[in-house]
Amino acid sequence: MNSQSESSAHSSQDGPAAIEITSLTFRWDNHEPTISFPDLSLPRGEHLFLHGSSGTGKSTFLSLLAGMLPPATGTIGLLGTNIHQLSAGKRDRFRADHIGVIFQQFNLVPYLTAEANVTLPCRLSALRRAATGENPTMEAQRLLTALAIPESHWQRKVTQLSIGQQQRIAAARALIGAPEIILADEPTSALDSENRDRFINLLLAMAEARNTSVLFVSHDRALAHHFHHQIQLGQVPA
Ligand SMILES: Nc1ncnc2c1ncn2[C@@H]1O[C@H](COP(=O)(O)OP(=O)(O)OP(=O)(O)O)[C@@H](O)[C@H]1O
Repeated sequence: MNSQSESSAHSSQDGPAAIEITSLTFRWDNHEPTISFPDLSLPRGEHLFLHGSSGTGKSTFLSLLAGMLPPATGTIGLLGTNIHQLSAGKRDRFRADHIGVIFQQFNLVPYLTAEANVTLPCRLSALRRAATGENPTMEAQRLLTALAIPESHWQRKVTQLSIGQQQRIAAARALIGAPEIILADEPTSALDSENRDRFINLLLAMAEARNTSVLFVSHDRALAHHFHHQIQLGQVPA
């Protein structure tokens, strides 16, 4: 991490950074102020906590990183690739191959079972399917077990599961096929503090085992101690 972050000491690794941000700005439209984002460089396998009060641009930042919004200025490098120089099709492929996402509302497919939601990224990416040893179902079941989803729930539709269970399904879906980067947007906002801490510990331990970098966004600074690094987004634009 660079000097703009408040980071703890942690070994960095060779090779391109998981996430490299330079001079990044974004503007929703001509009536909205420009949002500026801090430069950062997150090494592979390390975990970053991004906090900031409501309206500072946390969700916008994640959408830029996921390649869903184009920057006004600056560059976003993911694993050494400038994602906004890719064609739309290649950017979609890059996202499917290398990024797991956990959104606030989880974005699970309501008519699919828990297990089918978890294996979905392997249907969209041959790379992630290959990373499961060509057996996404077995890997999904391993993840569901590790995340304490009882076997009796694996074939249930996700709408028949509790919010906490749905959240863990979303985490398993992000982790399957060991993507290099996980982007998580306030995925713990519906949980009490005990379950929240348990979920984050579990997510980070599983990410650690896969050398996956996690960028976790929240307004709740009390979660920062779980992560190698933390960074704060600035003021709400006037
Ligand atoms: N679709 C949009 N169109 C126009 N402006 C938007 C849009 N989405 C967000 N904004 C504006 O961009 C700024 C940043 O919003 P963003 O949702 O990224 O903040 P946030 O830090 O994630 O907020 P919260 O913690 O409340 O979710 C805000 O001023 C918001 O009003």
